[in-house]
Order: sequence, then C-alpha cells, then structure tokens
Amino acid sequence: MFPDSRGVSPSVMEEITQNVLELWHEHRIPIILSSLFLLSLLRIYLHSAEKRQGLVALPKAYEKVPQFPSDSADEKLKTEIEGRGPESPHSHGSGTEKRGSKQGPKRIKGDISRKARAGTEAGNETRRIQILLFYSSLTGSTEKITQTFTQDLAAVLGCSAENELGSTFLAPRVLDLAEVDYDEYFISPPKTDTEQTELFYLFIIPSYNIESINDSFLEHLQETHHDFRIDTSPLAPILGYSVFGFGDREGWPTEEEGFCFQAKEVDKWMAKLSGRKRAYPLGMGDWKRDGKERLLEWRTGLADVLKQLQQTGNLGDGVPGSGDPLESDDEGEPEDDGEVQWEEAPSSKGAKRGSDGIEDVEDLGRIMELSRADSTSGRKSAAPVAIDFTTEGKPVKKAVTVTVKEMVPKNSPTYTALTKQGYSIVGSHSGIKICRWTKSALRGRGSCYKFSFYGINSHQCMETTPSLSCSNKCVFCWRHGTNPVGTTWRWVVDPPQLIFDGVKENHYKKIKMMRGVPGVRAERFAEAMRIRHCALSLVGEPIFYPHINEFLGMLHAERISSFLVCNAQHPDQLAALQHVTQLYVSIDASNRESLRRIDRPLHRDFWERFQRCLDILRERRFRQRTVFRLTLVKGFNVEDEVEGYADLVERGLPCFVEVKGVTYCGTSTSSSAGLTMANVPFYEEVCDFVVALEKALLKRGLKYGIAAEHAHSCCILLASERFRVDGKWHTLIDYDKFFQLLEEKGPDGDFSPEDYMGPPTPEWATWGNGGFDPRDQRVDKKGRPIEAT
Ligand SMILES: Cc1cc2nc3c(=O)[nH]c(=O)nc-3n(C[C@H](O)[C@H](O)[C@H](O)COP(=O)(O)O)c2cc1C
Ligand code: SF4
Repeated sequence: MFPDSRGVSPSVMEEITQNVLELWHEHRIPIILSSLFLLSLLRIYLHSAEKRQGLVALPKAYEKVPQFPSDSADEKLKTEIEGRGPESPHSHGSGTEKRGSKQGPKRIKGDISRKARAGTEAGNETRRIQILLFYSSLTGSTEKITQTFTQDLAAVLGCSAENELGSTFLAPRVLDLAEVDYDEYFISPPKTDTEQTELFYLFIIPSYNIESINDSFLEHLQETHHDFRIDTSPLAPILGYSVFGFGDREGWPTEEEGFCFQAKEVDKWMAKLSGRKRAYPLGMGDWKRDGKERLLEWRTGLADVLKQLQQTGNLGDGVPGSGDPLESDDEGEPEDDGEVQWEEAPSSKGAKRGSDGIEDVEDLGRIMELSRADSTSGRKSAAPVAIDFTTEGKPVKKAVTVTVKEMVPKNSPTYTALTKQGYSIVGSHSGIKICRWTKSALRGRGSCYKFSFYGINSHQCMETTPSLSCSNKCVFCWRHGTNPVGTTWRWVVDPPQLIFDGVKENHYKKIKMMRGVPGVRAERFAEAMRIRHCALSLVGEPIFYPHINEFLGMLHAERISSFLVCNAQHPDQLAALQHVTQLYVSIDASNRESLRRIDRPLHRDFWERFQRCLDILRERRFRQRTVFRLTLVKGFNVEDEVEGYADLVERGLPCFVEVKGVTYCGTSTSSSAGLTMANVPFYEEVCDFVVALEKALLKRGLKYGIAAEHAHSCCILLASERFRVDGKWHTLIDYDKFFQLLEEKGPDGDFSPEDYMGPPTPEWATWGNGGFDPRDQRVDKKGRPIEAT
C-alpha cells in the first residue's frame, strides 16, 4: 500500500471514514434533534422581533367599531381606501385602523412612517375630529350667523387651519344644504382625508312653512331611512350630531303652531339615521328676540361635549355607544319585593318616654365620629348607643350597646332594589332620583304643580332625601317596600357635606344622561345644570337625619330653596328645625283609626305625635311657610272625613292646604294593602272634596279659599287669606327675597312667610283654569299632543 499525496495511507483513510460513520449512526438522533431545536429557537426569535414592530405601528387612542350598512358598502369603501393608497402619503392607509385589518402589512408600514413624522408617542394627536356644519338659508340671516358661529366655535375648540396635523379639531367645514350633494353626506358618511379623521355633524336650520330647500333635504333623510337597500342607520359611523333651529315666534308662537318645526324634523331623522347619536339637545331660537342668546347657550353646551369627545373618545353617559341611556324613572317592580325590616336594636324595642338607658342627643358628634371611622374602615364596630330621636321627653342613657351598621350597605338587597328603581345611593343612608316632572320639563312637556303654585321650574329641581329610613309604612308609598324602617336612628351617620356633594353630583350626572333623549330642549338642559330647588320628599323621613339643619344650611348657602316634607311623627325634630322655604306635614287621615290603617305607623303613640306636630305648625305659622299635604285615597281617607280634616286645619292653621289624588304605583306594598286603581280618585272627585273642605272651613270661620289647581297632576291648592292681596292670590314665592332674609337674619331669624310672598299666581294656574304651563305642550302616554285643560 502506498501513501496518498497528503501522506495518509488508504487503510488509515478507510479507518477514519469507518469511525465517522459509526459515530453518526450512534449519535444521529440527538444531533438531528439539537439542530431542529436550534432552528426553532432562531425562528421564534425572528417572529417575535417582527411582531414587536407591528405593535409599534398600531397604537390606538380609542377603539371605534365602524358600523357599515352592508357588505357591499364595506367592499366599496375598502376599494376606495385601497385605491387611494399609493397616491399620497396622507390618503395612503386611510381607514386602516378603524376599517379593518384586511388591508395588509404594507398599509401598516405606511402608517408607521406617517406617525413617526407626526412625532407622537401615544398616537393621540393623530386622531382628528372634522365638524361639518350644514345650514340652509332663504333670506340670508342664517348664513351670516353661521359664519360667525363657526369662527367662534373654532376658537373655543382651538381648531387651527394652519396647523391641522397638530390639532384634534380640524377647522369646521361649512356646507350650504342648497349646494351639497345629499348622497355624498347623508347615505353614508363621506370618506375623510385621513384614517384618523372622524366626522361630527352640526345643523343650523331656519324653518319655512313654504316650499324650500329644507323640504327636499328632509325628504332625502326620510327616504334614506326607509330605503330597504340601505341600513336604517347608515350614518352610525359619525361621532355625533346636534341641531339648532331658527324661527319666528311672532308668526309661530309655539312649537305646536310651527315654531322651528323643520329643525325638529331634522333632529328626529338624524337620530334615526345615526342610531341616536344626538350629542347635544336640540336648540331653538327666535331670530328676532333670543336667537343669538340661545345659539350661544347651545354652542357652550356643545363645546363641552366636543371637548369630552376629544378627551375620552365618547359622548358621555346617556348617548348610544358610550353610556347607559336608561332613564332613571324606569320603575320596574324590584325582584326583592319584601319589606326590608331592619333588625330592631334592643334599645328601640319598647322604648318608653323617660325609660332608662338612652344616650343624650348631644352625644351625636361622638357617634358620628365613631361611625365615620367605622364606615371608612368598612368594619362593624360596637357603637356606644342607639338614640331615640323620636321619643318625646328628655332622652336618657340606655345601658345596652348595639352595633352601628350602615343603613343601606352596598351589598344589601335594599341597595340593589333601590338602584334598580333609578335611585342613586349617596353615602350609606341618602338617596337621589330624577323625578318624572324634571324629565318632562326638560322636554317641554310641562312642570309639576309646584311650578303652577309656587313658581318652581321642575327641570331645576333636585329631589332627594338624607334619610331613606322612615317610621311609617304608608300603603301608597312609592318606595316599593324596600326601604328600611325603624323608630330610632341606629345607623352610621354620614356628614352633611358628603351628602350634599354626593346628591348634587348624582343629580347632575342623571341630568347629563338626558342629553340624548328625544325632545330635550337645549335651553332647558342648560338651565337644568343649575339646581335651584330641592324637594326633600323623595322617600323616607328627612328630619330623621340628625344633621338636617346643617344640610339645609348648605342648600341655602348655594341659594337652593328647600321644600321639606315630614310625616308628622317626629315632633322633637320638627320643633328643632330651622328655616326652610316651605315646610310640609303629610296629613294622611283625619282620625286615629284611619291614620293607623293608611300610614301603618311604627310608633305606638303615633296619634299623639301627629297632633303635637300640628301644634308645632300652628306655633310656627308666622315664621315658616307651612303646608298640610293631603293625599286622597278612595276607600281609605276620603269618605266622611271632610269635617275631620277641617278640624285638623283649625288646629294647625297652615298657610296652605295641598290636596292631591293618590298616584297608583302598583307596588307589592300597595297591593298587599288592598290598593288598586279603584282607589285613585278622579280629578272631579278631588275637586268635589276640595269644594266641600272649603265650605267646612268657612263654616268654622277659617279664612281659606281655593287658590290654584294643576289638573294634570290631580292637585288643588287651598290658601289662607293671608296670601290674598287686593283680591288676588299670591301663592308664588319670591326666592331671592327668601335667601336675602335668611342671609340677613340667620337660620333661626325672625321673618314671616308674607315677607317673601311672590307676585300674583298666574291666571292660567288659578282655580278653574287647569294650571298647565302655557309654554309647554301636554302629551299623552305615547307622546301625542293633547289639549291642555
Ligand atoms: C315665508 C316664511 C315662512 C316662515 N315660516 C316659519 C315657520 O313655519 N316657523 C318658524 O318658526 N319660522 C318661520 N319663518 C321664520 C324664519 O324661519 C326666520 O325668519 C329665519 O330666521 C329665516 O332665516 P334665513 O334668513 O336664513 O332664511 C318663516 C319666514 C318666512 C319668510
Ligand atoms: S317638586 Fe317634586 S315633583 Fe316637582 S319637580 Fe321637584 S321633585 Fe319633581
């Protein structure tokens, strides 16, 4: 054998090859597996690096799911977007973020480069809102006003035409409805220059009862909505819309007579086409009188909504797509319909006048501190005492200690039931709800009887109670049998400031939720953002709350009037009450037996308490504006009771007697008490009762007369002749004067109801004239206009 050219003999070579082959056969599986593993690692690394890049490319300020009418429209849009892609860096990628990821990786890369140029980290700045302002004008005034309005709005929003890339709001575009192609804007929203630009529609529309451009525009909106080939809400992708109307009250004094009727129509059809995206209520102005003022008010409210949109990407509560549009008076029957009986504390059971072991009222502060500490820690604590606020005579210490709990804890069935009924619970024992009259007034459909009798605007009225607990279980109570009851306050006591701030906050929140509700008027909405009256009458017993006077002081300091209703079961608290604007006592029956049957009081000495309250009212009649409130329930407290009620009036000598037919609320509480619709008196029956009562009072030499009525809510007002001046009733209140007196003389000051008596009761509200606010339109249950009586 000869060695090869490298000096290795063939036999050695053969041996090496043999060894390598043997090695391979022996270890090939681990080698293959290791290689595969390494390759996998490499692939995972490369893949993850690629994904990170993708995430950088898609930062989103907020998600918006587009709603496109149909697949074909979707396809069309997609084609349009892609078609624009290569032409310009701005249009390239337009719509990729909201209009689907189907566009492919190339489009995403285009997006990155543009964002990088904009120099943003979060990508927020690239989101833009384009306002399109449509108007019509026959004689030119709207056109002129629209130009100024647009400049002002742009200034308020900080729109900047020069620096469009940096601003959220692009300069508004003004479009004359006589010139635009409706198909371009009102079949689906037009495509925008960039994908982040979204549209907001505004309309300023004068009304014309002659043929005008408005008619063809409205026809187009209507046809689009009814076109079976198009989705019923093809404008749903816009961010929102709002309408303002100009009209002339000289020729068309009321809405029923045609004031701003075409703006109302545009508002209605836009609500349908946009899927109820009314961002701000319909504004209306009389071009000869208050047009500019109303427009400014509308612009201010609108700017707030737009700024919210800028910050949050949604329109706020109550508007579809962003919040819960539930109306708060949705009074469905609660699932838990049993009366929540709060465990009676040992101290309250059988608490007698002068019995041992009840803490002095002065110790309230200490209890409050303890309870506050307790509520913040969320623990139950052993409290020193229970206080009987309702027992007459001197309170005395009681040896038994009890546990201080929250009256309505968040996890309780009571809390669930009340919130389901539309209440907001503030702290642990206060409640707030928007009453149906507040909503009605916001929609121009009438205020409650307190507007007719006392000049209270329902849309500026807050209804609340600082105590959800009561010491009665009245058969007609609308609290659905879910509220706590008891004769003593033995719960955590929330500080008045917490309650005051909480109820206001929740009231405004509920008002704001009405923004998108059809029919809400911009003018009333703007007014409603200033609470002027507080009805302390919701449910429960307000004077049960140990700090009621401090709470009243807070209301008055903000010039909010106070109408306080109490159940005539707490004479001590009534005696300690400081000035309120109007003080009510519920007079639910004229004799002991009837009162027991209807109010189902918890106090054994309920009749004595009741009578003592009447005596206090009599003493106070020249210091407080006192009112008896009678709620008539047929079969319970009407028949043969006129004389008895006249006796009570003689005892209490209230300034006013309000007589109201019961409102049937159909709760389990009322039905278990045998209450049906048959117990609700007809208005004529209430009238007959009041006429008989007036006669009975005159028979006793008591100078009262029927002053006013509000047939709509089955309510009639008897007033003392003290409030008749020169043959005219003066049931209205001069609120400014009330606050002035209060500020001058203090909460215990010496001033009388006559000192803040208002101007004469309006003619339409006086007895025989029905009492419906002539500014508003009365509607039936389906919202159809009906003639005011
Ligand atoms: C012929 C005519 C008909 C009108 N019809 C109504 C109407 O039905 N309801 C209304 O509130 N205002 C009506 N107006 C008042 C206008 O809406 C109001 O003057 C408006 O400001 C006009 O705007 P313009 O100058 O932009 O056209 C009418 C005015 C005219 C001249
Ligand atoms: S007074 Fe009562 S009914 Fe009238 S608006 Fe106020 S809360 Fe509603």
